[in-house]
Amino acid sequence: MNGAFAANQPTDSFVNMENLSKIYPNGTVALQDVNLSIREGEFLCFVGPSGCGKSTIFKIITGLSGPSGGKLDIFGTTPKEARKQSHTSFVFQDHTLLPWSTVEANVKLPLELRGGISRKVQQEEAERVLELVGLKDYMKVLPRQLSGGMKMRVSIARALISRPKLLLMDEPFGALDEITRQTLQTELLNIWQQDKKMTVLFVTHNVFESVFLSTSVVVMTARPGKISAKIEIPVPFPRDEAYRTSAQFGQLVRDVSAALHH
Ligand SMILES: Nc1ncnc2c1ncn2[C@@H]1O[C@H](COP(=O)(O)OP(=O)(O)OP(=O)(O)O)[C@@H](O)[C@H]1O
Repeated sequence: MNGAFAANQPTDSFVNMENLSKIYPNGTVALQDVNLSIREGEFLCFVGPSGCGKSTIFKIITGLSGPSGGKLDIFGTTPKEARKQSHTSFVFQDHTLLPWSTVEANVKLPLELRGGISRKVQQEEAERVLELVGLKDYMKVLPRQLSGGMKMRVSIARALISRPKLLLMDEPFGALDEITRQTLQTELLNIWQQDKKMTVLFVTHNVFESVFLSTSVVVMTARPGKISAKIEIPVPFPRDEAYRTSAQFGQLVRDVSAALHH
């Protein structure tokens, strides 16, 4: 393992799920006995069939929904408190940008909503995150003038503006064409590499994507939703195009696929 990989090596255990369960009022057991310990700086991909509870886990982590049983500790506090302190941010498949607001205004929105942050700081932070996603020249543009990939970059910039400790991404690249998707995967890894402490939880239906991006792949099964395997991806960063076509990549894809169909 090289130095770059070591720099992003997880350090502390900072999200802990213990026997987490979720039963919806209609009786659906969405999660049963989910145990997962996530360390700071990890990049975890969640894969599993539709309905295995991936979104439910995300809702619980963000405090939007409470568990029916078990314990969830998120950097020493409750999910609701972590959200209040803007420690968690989301990116969804749908970019959810306000169509009538410029890129700049869309990106500043989380800081504006939080309140108490000067215009100067908002401006500096907007420039910082738009630079990170390569869109600094598009600040005054409206979302409709952007391609799908660019809209997703804006959505990522908006999530990063609050400097989250935990970034939750629910199939963010699912609607993009393959070339754009691969470009954004590489860009996302570069951004993550720059912030050694940011932990990323990323839902995808794409096994290739999970093996390219993550430090570990969490494989889930449905009815009831459970974690069936956690597969480490022991490949150094930065990961380049040669990795995508390597024998090691192919083997890891086969390992994850086998766990998925087990
Ligand atoms: N509010 C709800 N009330 C009742 N059942 C629900 C509710 N939300 C989700 N479910 C059920 O809980 C299970 C897990 O759903 P969840 O959306 O977490 O799965 P998922 O893995 O994210 O699915 P997908 O990959 O299709 O997005 C499913 O069977 C779903 O139908």
